[in-house]
Parts: sequence; structure tokens; C-alpha cells
Amino acid sequence: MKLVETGLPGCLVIEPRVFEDARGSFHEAFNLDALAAQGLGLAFVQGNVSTSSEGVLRGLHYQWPGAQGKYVSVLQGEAWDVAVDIRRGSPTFGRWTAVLLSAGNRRQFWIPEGFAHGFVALAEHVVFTYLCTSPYDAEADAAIRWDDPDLAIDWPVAAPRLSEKDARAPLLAEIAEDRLPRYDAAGARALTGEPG
Ligand SMILES: Cc1cn([C@H]2C[C@H](O)[C@@H](COP(=O)(O)OP(=O)(O)O[C@H]3O[C@H](C)C(=O)[C@H](O)[C@H]3O)O2)c(=O)[nH]c1=O
Repeated sequence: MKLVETGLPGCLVIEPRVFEDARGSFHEAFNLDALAAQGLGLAFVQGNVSTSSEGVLRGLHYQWPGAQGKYVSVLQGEAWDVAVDIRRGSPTFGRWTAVLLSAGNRRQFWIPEGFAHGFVALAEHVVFTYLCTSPYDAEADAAIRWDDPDLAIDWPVAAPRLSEKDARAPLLAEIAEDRLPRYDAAGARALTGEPG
């Protein structure tokens, strides 16, 4: 596998080795030892799958406390996937990066704890899967407006279909400081916000 830097430090694209033969193809969905051998030590506690039709946008979501790192990929169709640094005190606070994920390119995308995440489905049937480093906590689950002008994310869809929650999400500037993840310069990853 190959790890590729993105425009946003900490966010990485992982390109797995794909084995193709007359039957079809094989690639590893994730490999913790191989990631650790390249300096990316991860541990996942939950895996999620969502299905979306074309034009659906899910996001921008994050958890705080209990920040989740996410290792995402697309099993069917294609999605434009976005990570935004919302860690208070981060030198790249408010900056975003995007990756086109598809069943065809088999790209995987690592989004560290403390980033907001969202994607827009670009095919009629998109199966999106992701592994999380912390468990879901409905109380800590939060959203930021997908079209926040301060973020100026260059979404490839002008009028996406949103959940009610996402349609009424606040702007980043409207969110109280203590509701945003904190940047931990030493670890270069957000603190999870867990006490102790
Ligand atoms: C995330 C999650 C949700 N749920 C329940 C809560 C709701 O009743 C239902 C749908 O949840 P939601 O509308 O938040 O699903 P998405 O809009 O796909 O949210 C996800 O999409 C963006 C892109 C993300 O990065 C997050 O992982 C996650 O927020 O599933 C659970 O039971 N467990 C979970 O881990």
C-alpha cells in the first residue's frame, strides 16, 4: 500500500495494492500492521456503512468529546469526500481537503480525530464504509453547515439532498469554542476530549 499526503497535514490517502485476475480483483480494506509500519498507528472500535443515492450529501459531521478518527472508502459508486480541520488552535484551522473515492479507484482516506467529515454521492448507488477510532456518541455528535462561506468548500454538486439535521446545521463561527475539538500540538492529533 502507498500513503499519499493531501493538502491538509494529517489527512492521508491510502492506495492499496490491487490484485486482478480472470475472476475479478482483491485488495485489503485496511491493514493495521502495514499502516503502523509506515508510521500511522491506528485502532478501530466501530465500522459503519451508509448507502446514498446520487446528489445526497452527508455532513459535515464530527464528535466532541469522543472525537473520531475515520478511515473511509467507497465500495460501490463514487463520492467526493471532504475533511475539514476544526481543531481549536490548529495552524490549519478551517482548511479543507477533498478526495474522489470510488469502487474503481479503491482509494482509502484517513481523517484524524478532530476533523469534520462529509461527502456527496456522485453515482446513483453509493455504498460508503468507514472505520472509527472511537464509538458513536449521539450526545457528542455535531454538524457544521456544508456550504459554510467561511470554509468555501468547492462541492461538485450545487443543490445536494440533506437530512433535516444537516439542513439546519450551524456555521463554524456560530459554534461555541468548548464544542469544538482541541488541537494537541505534541501529538499532532486532537485530544479525544475524554476526561482523565
Ligand atoms: C453515525 C451513526 C449514526 N447512528 C444512527 C443515528 C441516526 O438515527 C441514524 C442516521 O444517522 P446520521 O443521519 O447521523 O447518519 P449520517 O448522516 O450518515 O452521518 C454520518 O455521516 C458522516 C459523513 C460521518 O462522517 C459520520 O460518521 C456520521 O455522522 O443512524 C448510529 O446508530 N451510529 C452511528 O455511528
